[in-house]
Amino acid sequence: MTEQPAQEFDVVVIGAGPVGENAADRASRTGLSVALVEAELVGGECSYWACMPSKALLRPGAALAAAAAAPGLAAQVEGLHVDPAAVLAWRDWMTGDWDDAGAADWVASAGITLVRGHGRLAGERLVRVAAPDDPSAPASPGLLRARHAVVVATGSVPVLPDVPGLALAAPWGSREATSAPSVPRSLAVVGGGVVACEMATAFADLGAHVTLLARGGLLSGAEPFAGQAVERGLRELGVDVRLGVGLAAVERPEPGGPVTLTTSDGQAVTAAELLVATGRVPRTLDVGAESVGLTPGAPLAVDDSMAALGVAPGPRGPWLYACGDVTGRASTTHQGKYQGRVAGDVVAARFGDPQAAGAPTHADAPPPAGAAARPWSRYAATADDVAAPQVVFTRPQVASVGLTEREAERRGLPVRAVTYELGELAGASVTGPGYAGTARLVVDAERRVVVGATFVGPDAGDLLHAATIAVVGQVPLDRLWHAVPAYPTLSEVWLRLLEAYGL
Ligand SMILES: Cc1cc2nc3c(=O)[nH]c(=O)nc-3n(C[C@H](O)[C@H](O)[C@H](O)COP(=O)(O)OP(=O)(O)OC[C@H]3O[C@@H](n4cnc5c(N)ncnc54)[C@H](O)[C@@H]3O)c2cc1C
Ligand SMILES: NC(=O)c1ccc[n+]([C@@H]2O[C@H](COP(=O)([O-])OP(=O)(O)OC[C@H]3O[C@@H](n4cnc5c(N)ncnc54)[C@H](O)[C@@H]3O)[C@@H](O)[C@H]2O)c1
Repeated sequence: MTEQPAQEFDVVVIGAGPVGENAADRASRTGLSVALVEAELVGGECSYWACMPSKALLRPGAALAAAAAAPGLAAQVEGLHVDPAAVLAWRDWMTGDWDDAGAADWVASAGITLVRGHGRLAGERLVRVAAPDDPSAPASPGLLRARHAVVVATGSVPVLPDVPGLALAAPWGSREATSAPSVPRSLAVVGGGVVACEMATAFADLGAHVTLLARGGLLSGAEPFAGQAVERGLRELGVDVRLGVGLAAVERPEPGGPVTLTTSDGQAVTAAELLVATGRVPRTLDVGAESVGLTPGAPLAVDDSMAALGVAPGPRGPWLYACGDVTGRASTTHQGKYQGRVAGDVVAARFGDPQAAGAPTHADAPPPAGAAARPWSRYAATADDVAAPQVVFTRPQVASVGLTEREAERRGLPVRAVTYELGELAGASVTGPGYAGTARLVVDAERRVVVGATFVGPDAGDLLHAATIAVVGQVPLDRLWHAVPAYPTLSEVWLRLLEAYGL
């Protein structure tokens, strides 16, 4: 006999990370009933093991460095270090001590039904929820049916390379690093990406002796000067940075004892703990992808309206949507939330009541079923491909949006890049002596619009949103000329870059 669904909702969202929360919220604003299924903590990786704790660990060291660079303060703060116990306590507070009661309250207040348990697709518009491990949790509702749509927002998981001895050596992933109860005396970090660079900075600030091993350079997806500046910054912090070095073997003879890494060039590195930060993959291994004809383990490919590709439509058009890390399109919280808003708005427009109280007001008509969403409309995540911003919270910060010069060339654009040293700005000199940083604009020389920008330097993240607006708005350089930066601020770099371009 066919199993009957225990409950029906208009929309079922699997995964209550920042992205799933946004998709659920947008969909529910047009009167649709929404279930949000969460296997662990409402708020997801970002709130408890990623963005928030990592930034809590990084901020005190950045503040101390800013004070040390300020005239009149340098002598006062010389020799000072961050207080590890206080920083870890601040981190605990930022994560709410890994308690999601506040986030769950928000879900309820938004009129969304929180369903605790592990969700798996079980065929068209069906989601089977397995009870959480927690014995105090209510019994699992079993099978949920979505009348209209299912949104998958299950995030990503870290990758552990296949290196002899590594899995048995109890390595840290980003979760263990960001939730560490104490600071190890020494930490080996494997990887040259965002997590490796940020966590090497944080643990060096906290007093660990850090060795970073990267098989290539640092932040290899960014403009080359970004990784080079971060490398210098890490070395100044005392991090032993070894580039072009792979991992050949790992050994931790005694549980809880030191771990020894053998590198590809035969060196031995011994540390109290080992953090492996070698990338993440979309979390689709255990979401029932096979029940709808998709491949477990592969990213959930979507079109710009966040509708899943390769899935047979339901009676009223596409029914399966995905957003956030699980799609492989972007791997930052803000870009995933943008996708979540698109998915939620598409579902709301297709199935909800546009007159409902709280329904979003905007001019875009939803695309007819079967037609692609118009680029830059509310129903297309157009910015993913051309204007995704990111700030890496290292010292110096690396802030970027859109295309690097290399990527723009690879796409065959008629590229012209201009570069300017931030330290030459009056706005930099007033922060104190020795401000160092670099900015680059990548311009489509035919259309005369900015297609990419990178800023590297202290507080460079604050320069980023103007660049994001320029790229998204495709603002012609001759019009950007009229966006006059205030004096003396770092934003004056915009004027200097335009002058360098020839304006
Ligand atoms: C160390 C670190 C630092 C970072 N710092 C930043 C930063 O500063 N800024 C930034 O923008 N990005 C940062 N990121 C990236 C950011 O964390 C992710 O892009 C973001 O969390 C993605 O959100 P998401 O909702 O797609 O996935 P997640 O946050 O991973 O949420 C997915 C949710 O789905 C749940 N789930 C998974 N499978 C199931 C299932 N089958 N059933 C029910 N529930 C399920 C999970 O328990 C989780 O709660 C960082 C990442 C790391 C690792
Ligand atoms: N501030 C932020 O926005 C922020 C902070 C942290 C993480 N994140 C996101 O989280 C995602 C994951 O970060 P990440 O640093 O783990 O991944 P990443 O893709 O940024 O970097 C992975 C690194 O590991 C290296 N690597 C891969 N396989 C390896 C192997 N077998 N041996 C040795 N090295 C290997 C790569 O060369 C690269 O240097 C990123 O895509 C990032 O967008 C964002």
